[in-house]
Amino acid sequence: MIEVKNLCKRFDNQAAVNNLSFRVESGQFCMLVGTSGCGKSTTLRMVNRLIEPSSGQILINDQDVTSLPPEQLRRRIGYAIQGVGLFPHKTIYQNIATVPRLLGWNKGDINARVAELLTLFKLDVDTFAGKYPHQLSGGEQQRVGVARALAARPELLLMDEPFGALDPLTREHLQDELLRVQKLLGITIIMVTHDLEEAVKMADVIAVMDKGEILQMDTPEALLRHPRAGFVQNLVGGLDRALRLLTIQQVSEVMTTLNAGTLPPSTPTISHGTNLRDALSLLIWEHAERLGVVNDAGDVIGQVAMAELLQQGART
Ligand SMILES: Nc1ncnc2c1ncn2[C@@H]1O[C@H](COP(=O)(O)OP(=O)(O)OP(=O)(O)O)[C@@H](O)[C@H]1O
Repeated sequence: MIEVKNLCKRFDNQAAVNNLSFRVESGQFCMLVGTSGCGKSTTLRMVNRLIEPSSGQILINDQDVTSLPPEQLRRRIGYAIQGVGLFPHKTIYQNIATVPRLLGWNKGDINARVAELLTLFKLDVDTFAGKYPHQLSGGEQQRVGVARALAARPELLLMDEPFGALDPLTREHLQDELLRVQKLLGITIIMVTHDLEEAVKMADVIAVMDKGEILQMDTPEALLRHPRAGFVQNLVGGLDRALRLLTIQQVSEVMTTLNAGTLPPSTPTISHGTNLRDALSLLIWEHAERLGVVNDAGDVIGQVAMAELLQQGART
């Protein structure tokens, strides 16, 4: 659990972070969103002491981050940034092995961990371990950046716009992969993003910042349904809000259960893990009134109708 108490940072007497207090529970995915210059990166970098606070306190599992030397602290906290920051003259293997080596892991454990992480991020070990960063695509480099940040099994992962420079499709793949890996490892993540769609899709909790302060910290659904008047309301948008609400629910959560064989054969089908926004899109595209919902084996297990989807995105 991360607890930030009355955190302040001033640069040249200007407040970049102003009396910030928040808490992120273990295993939670927390997103910091807000406009440029509102203090997101400064907040993140105070957690791993790349920046020292002017005042206030940060506790990780009740331990004050200042009680450890910064280098030692950073070996316990993963950090992944936009543009990756891989070491150009080191192979992918050596990049991922950096912190485990510093921590004195034995060779066998390092080899196993590098292989495990590359596999986790769907990078073939034999193909990638010996390559250099410039031989990889941007998306592959970014995967390696996250794998490196996770190498020493940190209790906390800090990410600063890690997918900011990627094309939308690669970005979406990596978001899905990160979510899968996070669920698998149960790691706590604090991530900075400009992108509200990304925050809504990935976060358990979103902190909206403006001028060095948190204006609202809530679940994506609560934030979309009940944004505070003013800045937060403007940020989460007007009518877009309905579509964003649809992205945070899967068809399996709203479908009506059905026994196989009871839908007309011409009914279009959709996987149970699809979000409601994509389901709505398919309904419109197919000019259909309802969709069959299929499980991973392809069996029809339910149905969703247009009316149910519209209700989920409606103002409550
Ligand atoms: N080293 C520094 N020296 C002086 N001012 C700084 C320094 N680092 C950040 N600032 C200022 O602090 C404020 C917050 O910066 P920060 O990088 O935390 O914002 P941000 O929300 O992460 O922005 P962005 O989304 O553009 O990265 C800005 O006004 C910035 O100019």
